Amino acid sequence: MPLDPFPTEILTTEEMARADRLTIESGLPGKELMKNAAAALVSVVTRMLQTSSGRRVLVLCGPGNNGGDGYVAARLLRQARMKLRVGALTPPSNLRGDALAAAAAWDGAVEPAEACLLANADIVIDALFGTGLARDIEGKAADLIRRLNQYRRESGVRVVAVDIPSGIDGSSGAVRGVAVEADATVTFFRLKNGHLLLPGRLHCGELTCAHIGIRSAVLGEIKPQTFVNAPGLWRNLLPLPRVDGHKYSRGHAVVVSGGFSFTGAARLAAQAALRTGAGLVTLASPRDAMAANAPALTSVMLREAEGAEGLAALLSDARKNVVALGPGLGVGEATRRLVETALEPAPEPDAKRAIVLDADALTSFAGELETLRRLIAKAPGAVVLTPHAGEFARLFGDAANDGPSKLDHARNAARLSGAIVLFKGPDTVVASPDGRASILAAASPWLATAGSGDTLTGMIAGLLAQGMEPFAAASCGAWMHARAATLFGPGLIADDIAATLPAVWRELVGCLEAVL
Ligand SMILES: NC(=O)C1=CN([C@@H]2O[C@H](COP(=O)(O)OP(=O)(O)OC[C@H]3O[C@@H](n4cnc5c(N)ncnc54)[C@H](OP(=O)(O)O)[C@@H]3O)[C@@H](O)[C@H]2O)[C@@H](O)CC1
Ligand SMILES: Nc1ncnc2c1ncn2[C@@H]1O[C@H](COP(=O)(O)OP(=O)(O)O)[C@@H](O)[C@H]1O
Ligand SMILES: [K+]
Repeated sequence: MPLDPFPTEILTTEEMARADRLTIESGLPGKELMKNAAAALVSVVTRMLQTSSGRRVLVLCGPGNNGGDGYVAARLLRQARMKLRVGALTPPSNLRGDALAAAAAWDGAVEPAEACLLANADIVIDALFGTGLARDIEGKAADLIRRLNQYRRESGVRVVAVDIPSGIDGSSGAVRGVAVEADATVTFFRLKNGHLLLPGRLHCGELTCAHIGIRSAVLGEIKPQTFVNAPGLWRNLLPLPRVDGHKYSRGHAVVVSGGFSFTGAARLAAQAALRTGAGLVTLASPRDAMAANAPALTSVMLREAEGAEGLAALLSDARKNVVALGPGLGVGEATRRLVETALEPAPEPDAKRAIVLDADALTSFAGELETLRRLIAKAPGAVVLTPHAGEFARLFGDAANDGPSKLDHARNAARLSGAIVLFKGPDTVVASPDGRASILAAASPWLATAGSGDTLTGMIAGLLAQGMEPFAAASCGAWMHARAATLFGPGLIADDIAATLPAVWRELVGCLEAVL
């Protein structure tokens, strides 16, 4: 899998419809787009059939242009000497526009889809509904999809979805009633939100994004604000050590340790900050935890910092340009005071300090979003919040729940808090108060292990320490974190993530050299 498997921008279904419209207005007819879409689908189907001896394809066509793609693909596949059957949800004569023309050009038999025998197919093409899905699927279409999913599970028949698995909402990733479970999905021009947001992503199987003749220039008018979180989004902003640099020019991150029995989380974060490239990392330790921290640290420095006053004293050195806190701190007043201190304006007016708040630093403000927002508003630099779903719910309650998707919720949270919000999970979303958002395209389930989030906190701190633009730093941190887990793979524990970062850097720097 290449590091940048997809174009950077992600569209809503409305934005995609606009891209179609602008393209058609500029002179490329819809039927050409449909032909190109079907050709892209056919090349994926043909490749899949090469690995089996079968040549039997069943195309299930719906009532709109998604169905139209299906009819064109049926014709192309038959020309390629596949054995074709077509099942239709709606009589072909009821279709409209390009889809009607596509159906009319299919001169083979058409069976009613609901009565279609699913057996005797090596591949089923799902061309029922695409980006025009407008409501929950019910009735005979829902029964057909349930039957298809069950048959796929039992028989192992492979299902290829045209544009998006039918039943997945392209803008939110939600299942609208019921949705096809596909082995592969071929989409067009740009990914839609629903390809990456859960549960949509789980329905897509292997995802391909094909060029169908829509020019990237249309994006200048559409101005998408959502992006695939992959190197293409932030590669140009990646901090690299300079030949004439020194450790202070790579920034100095401070990570705040918990008490005697809770020190591991902060050490994971501190180690990760160093591995991500911070020039120096200091672990700020309460007095009672010094004896636990000291023997466990080598390249990370250790300083005693008792409570909020101790932290304030440590941060009075303006070279310390990032502070990360939350992991292992405990929930309550003491942690709230630490957060207040971290968010206090820097001692020198020009000094900047970025802040990463995670775990207990967030939960300590449960139900007190307004208090945290006011602190963030006067902070000496960018603030990044990194909640998992539980922390997100505790901090934002219902306030951020407007809209159907995790993307909406993360965007609301960023706007409400004034911070960059990294909403964790397999479909990690990073949202900026300015409206930009990224969705992680390639997560690793091996990350579901204790302490992996603490490591991510440190990684973002490490990138911020080097002056990386904050939205890019949060996105890049999430990507590198997932990439390290993918490279390490089975058996991963949190300690392995930082240890695998050199391999991730090598891939990124290698691809930078290729770009330069
Ligand atoms: N435009 C272009 O240039 C290109 C488009 N392309 C292709 O077109 C697809 C988009 O086509 P589309 O807009 O026609 O929508 P599509 O997904 O086929 O469904 C709409 C139909 O479904 C119906 N319907 C909706 N929800 C329903 C439900 N729950 N239950 C039952 N019915 C429901 C709805 O009916 P209505 O809401 O009007 O009652 C309407 O009849 C896109 O995904 C891509 O594959 C490519 O060829 C490239 C060029
Ligand atoms: N199933 C999964 N697939 C991909 N990433 C996951 C999965 N489960 C968890 N993660 C990632 O692992 C990290 C866990 O963070 P968190 O829940 O804060 O753990 P901890 O508190 O133990 O450090 C997050 O970056 C999250 O996105
Ligand atoms: K489909």
